[in-house]
Amino acid sequence: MSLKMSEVSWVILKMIVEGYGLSQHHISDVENMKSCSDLRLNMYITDKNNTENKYRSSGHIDKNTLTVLCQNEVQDLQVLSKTGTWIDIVIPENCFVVIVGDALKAWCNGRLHAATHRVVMSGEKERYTFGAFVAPKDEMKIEVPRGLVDNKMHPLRYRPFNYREFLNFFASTRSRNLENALEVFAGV
Ligand SMILES: O=C(O)CCC(=O)C(=O)O
Ligand SMILES: [Fe+2]
Repeated sequence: MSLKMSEVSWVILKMIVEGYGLSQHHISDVENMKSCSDLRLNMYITDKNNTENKYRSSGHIDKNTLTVLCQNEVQDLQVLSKTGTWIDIVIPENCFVVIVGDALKAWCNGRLHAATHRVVMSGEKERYTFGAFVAPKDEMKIEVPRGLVDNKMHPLRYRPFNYREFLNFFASTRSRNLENALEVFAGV
């Protein structure tokens, strides 16, 4: 499974380079964007004696490049729409959900949206997810390719930055609850 998830993330990253018509040397950029990956199994349970207060994770934006998730049949993932409404995500059986993180959003000059998401348990059955958290190496410099910047529709949105410094910034107590950590840290 993890091999398939890694293949999915690689195909998506190459499609981004090709889809935006970037020159082939940017393939090595996106290769670096996936050079550090973690796998994690998550289990969410509800307290059957306390049906009023079901489990709810806090809404967050992933900081990495991409998150590829598969789940059991319990559909409890939500994303926040741009108008501020939480939307239930229905993941068909045998499918993955792919979530864009801040590192990829920054690299592609904000052209891909890093959605705020959360888990809200609605029933009593446990939810399991298995996730591949695809990330750059800490020392990677994330820099928008010139081909993704123009003066009209797509002016430069993010200065070049070091991924580790961004993580440190996010982890600092001052910024921990910032929803727009990327904009504050690297926005121009
Ligand atoms: O398990 C899920 O459905 C979401 C997990 C998640 O958002 C995360 O680990 O960042
Ligand atoms: Fe997440």
